[in-house]
Amino acid sequence: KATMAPILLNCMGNDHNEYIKQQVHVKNPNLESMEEDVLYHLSLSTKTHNLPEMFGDIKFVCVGGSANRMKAFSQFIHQELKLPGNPEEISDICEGTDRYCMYKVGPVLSLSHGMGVPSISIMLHELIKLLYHAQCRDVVLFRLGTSGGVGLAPGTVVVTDKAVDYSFRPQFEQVVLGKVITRSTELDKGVANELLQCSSELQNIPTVIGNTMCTHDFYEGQGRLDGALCSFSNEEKLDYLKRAYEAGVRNIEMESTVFAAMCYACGLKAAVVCVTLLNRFEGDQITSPHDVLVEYQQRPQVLVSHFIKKRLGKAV
Ligand SMILES: O=P(O)(O)O[C@H]1O[C@H](CO)[C@@H](O)[C@H]1O
Ligand SMILES: O=c1cc[nH]c(=O)[nH]1
Repeated sequence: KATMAPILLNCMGNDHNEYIKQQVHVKNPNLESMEEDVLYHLSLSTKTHNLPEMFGDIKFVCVGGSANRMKAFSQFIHQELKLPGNPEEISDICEGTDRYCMYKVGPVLSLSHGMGVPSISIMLHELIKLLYHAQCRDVVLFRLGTSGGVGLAPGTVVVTDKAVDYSFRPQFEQVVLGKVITRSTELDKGVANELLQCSSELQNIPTVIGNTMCTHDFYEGQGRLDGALCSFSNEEKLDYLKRAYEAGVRNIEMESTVFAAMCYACGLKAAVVCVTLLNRFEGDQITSPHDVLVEYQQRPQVLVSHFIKKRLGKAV
């Protein structure tokens, strides 16, 4: 039942505070009185599935835009953690819907979120409720993505310091009942620094910490000259990218601010780890060969897998 409270094994003093801190919080009193919570786009429900039994041991959640990438990541992490069973046989928990895909490999959950803020935000509402209903504790979330680089060599991994909007502000604006609500996009500095440390222990994963700009469009919204519409000059584009660079922006993608804002509001530690596919000062079209792009996309996966293995004491 949605209202079931976790059993407190140790309810004393600081231990209790620590316990509460590590829980997943939902900021919605209405959930308390609901008989059933249907996670419609994940094809799961509190009545039809035993969520604590299915998901209670999750410690790491990795999300990314593409369904194939997140399936490949689940198979990769299965091998990396040396878990029993055939990685080829990992099945999609959300196969009842074609909106998102979800794979569970030991303590790691891998989910796709589609492109853009509305798509990831629907997934995150249901994912965070899932973690809450499952009584998960100590969970870290990662977005493993691709992005356009701002003054970086293609293939560089950017671990986000601040997720910023089109005006380089570290905030996310959501329209609620016709009014704009602004939420903080703070990410976990400790996890970001741990990821940077992990990159120094790996070969061929050039990594920087920098700000990530989140836009609501891939073309005009990211200052591209090659969309079906273009309302500005090359000089105006370069001036915008220069101002972004000066504000600490090192890459541009389309989900980081809402991801950071929702995780922060619900007490979840989170990091955004995106590889750059091109340097936007040098062009707009993504022209690298397919195999090069596939290898670039694997870099955030290799980095986060190393982080997970270290946390689990499985890194060699
Ligand atoms: O590679 P993913 O995770 O989809 O992320 C980036 O790629 C998509 C655009 O091509 C946007 O969703 C952007 O955020
Ligand atoms: O330039 C890019 C590349 C990938 N994803 C984006 O959002 N922008």
